[in-house]
Amino acid sequence: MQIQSLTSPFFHSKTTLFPPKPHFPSPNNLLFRQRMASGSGFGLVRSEKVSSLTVLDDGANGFSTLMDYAGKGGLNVGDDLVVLLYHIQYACKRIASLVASPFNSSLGKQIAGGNIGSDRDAPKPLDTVSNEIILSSLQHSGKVAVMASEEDDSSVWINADGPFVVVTDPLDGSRNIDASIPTGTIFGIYRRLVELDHLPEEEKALLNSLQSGSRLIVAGYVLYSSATIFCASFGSGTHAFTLDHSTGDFVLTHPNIKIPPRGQIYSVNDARYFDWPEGLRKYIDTVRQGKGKYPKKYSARYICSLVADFHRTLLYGGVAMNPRDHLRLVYEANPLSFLVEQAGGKGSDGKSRILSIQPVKLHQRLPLFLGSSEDVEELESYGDVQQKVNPGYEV
Ligand SMILES: O=P(O)(O)OC[C@H]1O[C@](O)(COP(=O)(O)O)[C@@H](O)[C@@H]1O
Repeated sequence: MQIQSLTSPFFHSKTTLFPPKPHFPSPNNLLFRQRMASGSGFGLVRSEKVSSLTVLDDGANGFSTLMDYAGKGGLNVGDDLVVLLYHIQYACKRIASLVASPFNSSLGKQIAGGNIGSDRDAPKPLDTVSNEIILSSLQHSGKVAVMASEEDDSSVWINADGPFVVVTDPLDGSRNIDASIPTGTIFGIYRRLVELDHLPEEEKALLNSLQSGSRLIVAGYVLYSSATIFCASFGSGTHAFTLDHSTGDFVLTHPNIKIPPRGQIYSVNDARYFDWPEGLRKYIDTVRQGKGKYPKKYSARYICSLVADFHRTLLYGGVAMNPRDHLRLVYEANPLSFLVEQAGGKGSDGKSRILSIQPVKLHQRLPLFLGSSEDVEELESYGDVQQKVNPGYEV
């Protein structure tokens, strides 16, 4: 397994971050599996001895880590996927370090020539750097055939033998960086479609990337906030791990997340109110007055950073939305819908289930509603909730 090194304009020499623990992955983590099966609440999950016959220590520190969870001591998702995950989480630790760096504004100037640009959709410098970090990690993993990134015009063909296809938004919400507001990486993993192997590279790269979200085998995001959280689903629940900066491990802190079936929070940029269709205005007006199916006044929360808004919604319930054609089906809507469904919630474009939509374009955009099942159903019942007016707002 390769250990990545960080080389950047602000590190004088090659600096290796977070060397892997020697006990990776753990073979003996029974308590971890029991807790996962029972869905026993939040909080740090610690391995311990539960009987004289069962030793549940996972090695050095007794906590279940992301790599334990994925590996033979946990879900045993297969060596190829474990290696790929290792490289993805490593890339995300590098990005976490970058977004928290005192030097990231000078890095921005260096790359952008001091001109951040007025086009809000133009890649920001740290998006570009994060994209490069992820691409390099996927290349080093040896397990990836194709990477499709929000930052690239087309999919990148990496390795004909790679069993997996990775789709990613390397750094969402990066316009918030200068104010230290949370950002995030989103990713999804599909199997390479071997039936396309005979096609020219460009064509098979594209078609592999346009798989429907229902074919995802793993989806996840990493939230860069007061804590760095790696949240993932392998198709059997949604689980979150918190970065322990002292060891470099992602430690299982939120096993088997269940989104409340009903929340009391809506999350939307409501400065767009006058561009919304009648149905959406009516829905928001109704729930904030406490006149919806749930007879309490809803609160509003909107960070304008998709991963952060989604993470809060997953934990507290309610609905996080962007009703205009802005967020991307392949890189954002599909992975987050997979995660919310695995937590018992729903992902919709206002009319249909996101995971059932067949992507036709790599950068396809759509309205997105994610959250508690009862809230999303109630919102959909208003019919007319997709914002068609999309003037390309300045901020
Ligand atoms: O301007 P709006 O409609 O509130 O959109 C905000 C959303 O756009 C994003 O910033 C993503 O947009 P970009 O892909 O252009 O960076 C999300 O993080 C956020 O949820």
